[in-house]
Amino acid sequence: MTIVDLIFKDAKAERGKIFFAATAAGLANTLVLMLVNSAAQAPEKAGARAFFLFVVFIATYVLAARYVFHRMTDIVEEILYRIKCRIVEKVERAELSGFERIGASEIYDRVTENATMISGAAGLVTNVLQQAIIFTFAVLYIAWLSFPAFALLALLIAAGLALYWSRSEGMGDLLKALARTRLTFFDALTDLLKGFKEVKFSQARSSQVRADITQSAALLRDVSRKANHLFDENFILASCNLFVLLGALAFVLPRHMQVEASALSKLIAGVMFLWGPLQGVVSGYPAYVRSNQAIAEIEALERKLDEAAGAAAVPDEHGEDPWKGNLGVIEARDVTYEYPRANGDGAFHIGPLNLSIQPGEIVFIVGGNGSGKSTFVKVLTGLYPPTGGTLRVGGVEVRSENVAAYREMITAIFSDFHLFAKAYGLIGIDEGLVRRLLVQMQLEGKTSFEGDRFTRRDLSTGQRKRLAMIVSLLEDRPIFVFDEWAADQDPEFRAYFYEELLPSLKQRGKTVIAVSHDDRYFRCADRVITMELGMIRSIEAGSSRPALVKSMNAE
Ligand SMILES: Nc1ncnc2c1ncn2[C@@H]1O[C@H](COP(=O)(O)OP(=O)(O)OP(=O)(O)O)[C@@H](O)[C@H]1O
Repeated sequence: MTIVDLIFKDAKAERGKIFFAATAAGLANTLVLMLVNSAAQAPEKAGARAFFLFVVFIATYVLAARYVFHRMTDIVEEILYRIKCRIVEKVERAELSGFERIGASEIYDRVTENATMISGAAGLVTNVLQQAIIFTFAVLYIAWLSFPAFALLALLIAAGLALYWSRSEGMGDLLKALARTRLTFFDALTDLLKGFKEVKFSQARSSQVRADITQSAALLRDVSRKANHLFDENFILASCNLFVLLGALAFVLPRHMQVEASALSKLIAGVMFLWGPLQGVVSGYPAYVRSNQAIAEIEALERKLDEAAGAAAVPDEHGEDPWKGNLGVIEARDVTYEYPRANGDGAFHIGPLNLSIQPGEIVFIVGGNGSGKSTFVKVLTGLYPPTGGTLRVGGVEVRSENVAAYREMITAIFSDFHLFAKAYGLIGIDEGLVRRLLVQMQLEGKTSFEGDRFTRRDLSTGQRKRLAMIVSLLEDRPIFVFDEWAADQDPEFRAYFYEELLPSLKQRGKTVIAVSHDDRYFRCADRVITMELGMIRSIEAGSSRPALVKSMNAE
């Protein structure tokens, strides 16, 4: 879809009005020029009537042009607003695996860079529309002055356009390459910003990171330069087209037909009229092509997000909720999950896994690095849909239609957790309770809760995790999931987590699934599930530690 299609579709009934106003503005513009031209040819006739018309044409131009420009800007901004809202909604609906496949860079780029490009193009596209109308009127004026001159003009314009299109053919590919290069640059820059501290410690790393960023910036410069050169050359080509026309009128036409000097000078003035509109059209064309490309990229992102969407990733009135907050046994039956393959590398997979977790049970998932603990937890919490087998909760299979309702029963702190700027989802919470939890987590004086947010989030890693724990406790859902929560806590808090917090959650009937490496606290679990190479190696009782069942892939 082009930007013109998009605007036309959105303008609906106003289309005719906009087109009429653009035509009025173009006509008024042409009439001003024609009036000035004839006044210059015959100054004795340029009286009060001509001046009155001059003022009327200018007033018409101002009113009509203002309407067209403002409405087009409003329409484009409204379209962009809706695109942004739609993308945010689609990101929300996307499943984690699809979101991970797309990556944040592409979403940032499309929502910011491409939207800015389209926004900037609104005025230029309006100008192209108006200038094209003025151009048409100016050509008609020339036809009225002399038909042979018009025929010559039509021929040259047709030849110019054919050349212009043939030269613009590679433009689409070039702009696609530009978008790809922008993502590479963005990724490289993000690497530097995220690895800021690591870069500070190594001159070699710093210069290599810089070299990579410089390389992608150079690539961006080269592709952008190539595209702009092509646009510039097309602009020069269009100007040359007019020079050729002026030359044909001045040197060729008088040799082949009888033309009066005054008619010839009017014709030349008429052709000069074309100059402004032609420049407007040709210089606005790159913005038109770029915005079309930007729209195509946004559409491609939306398609990817649609593919990544679950049936009910955001619970709404149509989403199923078979549990209504009542948790039953969580049962994984022959569950498998496989990551998508990337760059020919083998994809990690877990399972088939069999496990039942009773309501109110504390289960630790343990095992070496990369054994698949976090992956299994993501499947158990409905973040990754199993690629095989079934996940049942209270006897009901977790499917895309009801997974959102299942997730509403879970509060989770993953190892790469995020603290939101506002306490989203907790707005209106009892502030006294928050204050008590801040004291309990020894965060009083470090941060406080005011209105809808915690005043400070720039705390130490352990403190940030304690703040995330406060959010989790405030959410107070039937299932608590902790992915190595205690890893960054001091011994005192680590003991508090395992020996006080988890038992108190159990006492309140909560189910706890915790990924842990703290083997001295394994006794605090009801059961300890050990994973190895994506499989369950053993399931043991936590407190006594004798093997309840010791079998591969089974309870
Ligand atoms: N988003 C992803 N895309 C593709 N593969 C992934 C992704 N996340 C993890 N993996 C792969 O899955 C494997 C298991 O990762 P996982 O995070 O589940 O391990 P873990 O047992 O939690 O490890 P750790 O103790 O180090 O946290 C890793 O070896 C990694 O290669």
